[in-house]
Amino acid sequence: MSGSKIINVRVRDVRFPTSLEQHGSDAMHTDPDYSVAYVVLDTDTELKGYGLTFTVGRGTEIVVCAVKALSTLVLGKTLEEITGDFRGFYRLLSSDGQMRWIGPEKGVIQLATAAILNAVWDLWARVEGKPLWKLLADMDPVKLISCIDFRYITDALTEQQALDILLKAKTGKKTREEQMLREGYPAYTTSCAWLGYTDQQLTQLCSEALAQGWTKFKVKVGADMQDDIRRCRLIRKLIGPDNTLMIDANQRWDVNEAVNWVTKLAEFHPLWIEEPTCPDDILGHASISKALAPFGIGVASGEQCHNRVMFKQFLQASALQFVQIDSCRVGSVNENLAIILMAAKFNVPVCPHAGGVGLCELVQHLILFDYISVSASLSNRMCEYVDHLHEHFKSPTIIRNAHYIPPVDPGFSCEMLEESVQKHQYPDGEVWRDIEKQ
Ligand SMILES: C[C@H](O)[C@@H](O)[C@@H](O)[C@H](O)C(=O)O
Ligand SMILES: [Mg+2]
Repeated sequence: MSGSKIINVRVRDVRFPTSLEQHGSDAMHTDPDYSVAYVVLDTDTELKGYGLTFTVGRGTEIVVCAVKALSTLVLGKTLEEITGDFRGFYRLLSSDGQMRWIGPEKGVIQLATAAILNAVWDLWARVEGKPLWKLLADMDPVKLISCIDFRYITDALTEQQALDILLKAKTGKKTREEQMLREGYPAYTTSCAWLGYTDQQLTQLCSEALAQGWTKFKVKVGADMQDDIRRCRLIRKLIGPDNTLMIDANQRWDVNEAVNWVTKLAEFHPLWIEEPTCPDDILGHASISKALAPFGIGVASGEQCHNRVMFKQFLQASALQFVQIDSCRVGSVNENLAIILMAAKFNVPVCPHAGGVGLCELVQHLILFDYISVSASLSNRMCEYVDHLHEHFKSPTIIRNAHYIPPVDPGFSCEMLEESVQKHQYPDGEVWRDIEKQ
C-alpha cells in the first residue's frame, strides 16, 4: 500500500425527490426525499475514496456541516497511518474533545463519522484492488479486530472472544465464498408496499415481484389499523401462506399499543415487527418481544440504533430477535464489525436494513462478510432490498433471483455518477431548480 495521502475532503448535499411518488414512505416519514451527504476524499495519487451517509431531505445540510467540521481530522493523513491504527483513528473521530459533546457517537455527528469512514474504507479497498467484502473476508482476524473500538462493550464481547468467533468460522470459509459467488445472498423486498402506495399499486408491484422470484416481502404498517388489516390481508393472499411477510411500524407506537396492534395482525403471520416503538427504548422492546413470542413474531430493529452500546444492551436484554445493521447509521465498517460479532456471540441473526438511497450498495458488503467469515449461517437471515435509485451508482447492486450477487469492482460501491450528483445537488441541481419553478 503506497502513498495515498488525503489532500482534500469534498462533501455534497444530494437529494432525490422520492416523496413526490411516495417511495420510501412509512408511518413516521410520510414525505421522505431520499438523500445523501456524499463525500469524496482526494489523495495525492490517482485514487479517490467515495463515501456517503443516508438521510431524508432537509436534515442533509446539517450532516454536510458536520462532515465539514470533522474533515480536519482526516486531512493530511495517509491511508497507511489510518489503517495502521484504525481503532485509534475511529477514536480520534468519535472522541474529539470538542466535537464529542454533540454526540457522543450518536445522531448527526455519528452519521457524519459514517460518511467519512465509509470513504476511507472505500479507498482502502480500492488500493487493495478488492471489493470491500473481499478485503474483509481475506483480512487476518487479528488485523480485523484491531479496527474495532471495544470501549464500552467488553462486558458483552472481549477482543479474545471476537477473535475466537472469527477463527472458528475459518472452517468452510472458502466454500461459503464460492457459494455466494454462485448463488448470491438471499434478499427480501420492501418496494411493493410503502405506506403511501395504493392497494392497486401494491397488487401490481407484488405480482411483478412474485414473477421475478421474490419470496419475502415487507409491508409498512402503523398509521391506521383498518388499513393495515386490509393491506396485510391483500398481500398475504397474493404471496400465499408459504412466502415470508414482515411488517414495519417505524417507531409509531407506545409499548402496549404495539403489542395490541401487532396481536391484531398476527393472523397474517408476520415473521417480525420492525421498530414497533421508540428506537431507544430497550426495555420496551424487550416487553414487546416477550408478549409477541407466543405468536411466533419476533422484533427487529437497528436502522435508527445509534451505536454498538445500544446494540449491546438490546442483545443483553433479549429485546430483539433480528439485528438490522445499517451501513450509514453507526460508525461505518469499524462499528458494524463490533455489532456483527456481538450478534454472533448472542446467536441473533443479522438482517441488514437497506431502505434508502445507496444503502443496498453498501450493506451487501457487510452481510457477505457476515456469512463468509462470522455467522456461517443463512438460517432466518436475509438482506433488505429496495428497488430505487440504483441507476445513480457507478457499481449498482446486482440482484438475481432475489439474491444479492457479490460486487466485483474494487471499493465499497459508494461512488455515484458525477452527472447524477450534479443534477440532484441541493438546492442548485437541475432537478431541484425545476421543482422550485413548479
Ligand atoms: C424512510 C425510509 O424509507 C424508511 O421507511 C425505511 O428505511 C424503512 O424503515 C425500511 O426498513 O426500509
Ligand atoms: Mg424499517
